[in-house]
Amino acid sequence: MLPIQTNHSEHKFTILCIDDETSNLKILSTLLRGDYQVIASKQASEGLAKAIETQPDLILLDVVMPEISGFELIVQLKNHPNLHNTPVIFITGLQSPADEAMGLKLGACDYIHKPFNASIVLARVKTHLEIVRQRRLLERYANIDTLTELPNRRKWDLDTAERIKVYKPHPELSFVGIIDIDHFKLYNDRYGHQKGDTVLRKVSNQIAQYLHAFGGHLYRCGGEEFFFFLPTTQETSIEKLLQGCLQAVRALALEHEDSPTAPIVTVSIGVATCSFANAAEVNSALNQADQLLYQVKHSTRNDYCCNVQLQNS
Ligand SMILES: Nc1nc2c(ncn2[C@@H]2O[C@H](COP(=O)(O)OP(=O)(O)OP(=O)(O)O)[C@@H](O)[C@H]2O)c(=O)[nH]1
Repeated sequence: MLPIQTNHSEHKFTILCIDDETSNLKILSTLLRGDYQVIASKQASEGLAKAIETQPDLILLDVVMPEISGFELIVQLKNHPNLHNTPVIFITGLQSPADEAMGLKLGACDYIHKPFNASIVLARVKTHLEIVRQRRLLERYANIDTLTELPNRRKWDLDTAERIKVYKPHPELSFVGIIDIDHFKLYNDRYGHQKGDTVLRKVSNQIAQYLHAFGGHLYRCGGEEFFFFLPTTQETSIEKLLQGCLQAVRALALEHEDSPTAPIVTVSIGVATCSFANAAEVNSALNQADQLLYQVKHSTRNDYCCNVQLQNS
């Protein structure tokens, strides 16, 4: 590995250059380092390892290299779960239309001939990084609930799919749960929707922060309904943890004079164990959590119900 540039500015895009010619790497680095963080590699296999390790924003890739060609390497890059979206620009002496077509067919976003023109390289790099920026922005907005700024239902589905993908049998189970604000219609009716929105933000952010401390994640999945994922809790029992969650909401002391449950805003929680073995298992766990939430809603509210005791008995 040849570290050409050492500016670690957080806001700079990172570009990985893979080329077996040191002189090419030096020219590219000099060209790019004013605006970008540049990482360089002289070997394809080392370049792949660097790509996996550093997750660059863009890769400039030579084609003719000893060991592994750029055409072979791009296939590996595109098959890697964390790199398949990373744009790759071929920068090569291979000039034939057939080679160029092959490079683009294999997934490169662009193809630049050597000897290259510096302004054209800079312009094309800039264009592709702008596309990266816009794609990330779109992904962000597609996955976030704008009122609470929490991940939304779509993100829940994506994360669930990811958890299923990395599933490994584990003696300890994780948990999925549903949290619902009590008598929220009455809150809106009494205080108005704008104050209702504020309560949604405060309560959900309080819970999200609380769960985060235990490795959990909260998602807004409906009006005043939130899903959560909680990994196996080693230090604290699930009961204690859920009690703490209810208490965290009560500690906000948000007035709710019309609530038959308490003079403050409270929540109810249904929780079920879940191993994330497959989608059917997650759906079944969510259904259980929903039924358990229903039980709480039809008894005291401001409480939780979990299937752990049932499983242990
Ligand atoms: N302010 C505000 N209210 C919302 C939002 N989304 C849903 N709601 C309100 O949430 C309320 C949900 O009412 P219900 O489903 O009857 O539930 P609830 O009144 O909380 O009753 P329980 O769940 O049985 O305790 C409705 O009045 C919706 O209008 C939102 O984004 N902002």
